[in-house]
Amino acid sequence: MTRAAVLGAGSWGTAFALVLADAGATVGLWARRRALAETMTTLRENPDYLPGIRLPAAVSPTAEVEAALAGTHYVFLAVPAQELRSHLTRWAPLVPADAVLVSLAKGVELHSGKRMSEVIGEAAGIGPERVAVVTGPNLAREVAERQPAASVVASVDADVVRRLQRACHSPAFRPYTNTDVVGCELAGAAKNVIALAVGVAVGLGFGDNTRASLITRGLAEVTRLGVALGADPHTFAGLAGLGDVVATCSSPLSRNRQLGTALGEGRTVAEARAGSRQVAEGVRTCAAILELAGRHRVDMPVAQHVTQVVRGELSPSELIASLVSRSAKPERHGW
Ligand SMILES: NC(=O)c1ccc[n+]([C@@H]2O[C@H](COP(=O)([O-])OP(=O)(O)OC[C@H]3O[C@@H](n4cnc5c(N)ncnc54)[C@H](O)[C@@H]3O)[C@@H](O)[C@H]2O)c1
Ligand SMILES: O=P(O)(O)OC[C@H](O)CO
Repeated sequence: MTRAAVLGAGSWGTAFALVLADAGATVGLWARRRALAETMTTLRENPDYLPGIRLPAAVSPTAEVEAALAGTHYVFLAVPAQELRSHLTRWAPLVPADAVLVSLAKGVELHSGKRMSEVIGEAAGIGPERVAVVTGPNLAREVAERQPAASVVASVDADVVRRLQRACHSPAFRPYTNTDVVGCELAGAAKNVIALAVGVAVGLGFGDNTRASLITRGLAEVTRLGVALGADPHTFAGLAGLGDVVATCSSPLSRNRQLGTALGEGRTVAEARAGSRQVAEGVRTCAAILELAGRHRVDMPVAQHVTQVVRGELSPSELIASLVSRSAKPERHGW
């Protein structure tokens, strides 16, 4: 019997706990707020993030991270990307010595430019063979409703990734293995930035031509960055890249697309975030990806323009106008 911990009881942490339970694991689901852990234990649902979705008996909510981690084979990290290092540094001494640590977060760490798997390795003091990521077209609500979905499980260690694939393969959730961790993580993080741009277009009233153009050019630039970092370009045409960009940019469920839409409609980031308990990772990851691109001398105009809009340096309408008025180029330049 696989025993797993999911650390972070937001939308995705809770939904992935269901995936693991449906795949036959027992799951300790850690919630940052004790009140939420207690409510989930009595109500058998997460009213703050996934109301109406019943928690299976195999999922045990707790506010005690020790209880969630005890005896686990896998530790799934479902806190926001920019909070991962601080939390995992505290949790590391409590993680079982042979557990595999799996990132469910989609982001690049600000200032360090590190991917989540790199942050995990540093914070937990473990090698890449004990680190994996799950990333793909996985809007939490639809996954929690057991709508069919595919995803990617990635690790440098092929055996680890096959075992992880088995641990999270449920009747409705179909994981594919990939050993290109760099490409999978960059794709998963960058799609949130592309979704902000598409949201801006939606908020400005632009239609599918504009959105499709932003998606395609956004994928082209993150592929350039990925290749510069040693990723397989094909990864960006797969579930972690194209698949997730299509899901995220098409769905009103996407927090990143929602926030971009609010910006396009004239609200500020603060106004768009007000009242929400949820995270739109692209808001902070855009600058992190731009810093990374600068270090590797990769041109990423979508990420650059999104970062300028988030910082209030460029208006949403200027984002579109500026991207369209860039100098003419071959479609495939730089990779
Ligand atoms: N929601 C989805 O559909 C989805 C799907 C796939 C991946 N993800 C990724 O999963 C990760 C977790 O996001 P989510 O969607 O589950 O969360 P969420 O947006 O639903 O809720 C925010 C979560 O972050 C926690 N949080 C807020 N501030 C915190 C802090 N300072 N320290 C620790 N925790 C804090 C909250 O307690 C809550 O658990 C993100 O990187 C996200 O991109 C989300
Ligand atoms: O709501 P978003 O924009 O964080 O996207 C959710 C998932 O990452 C979609 O795969």
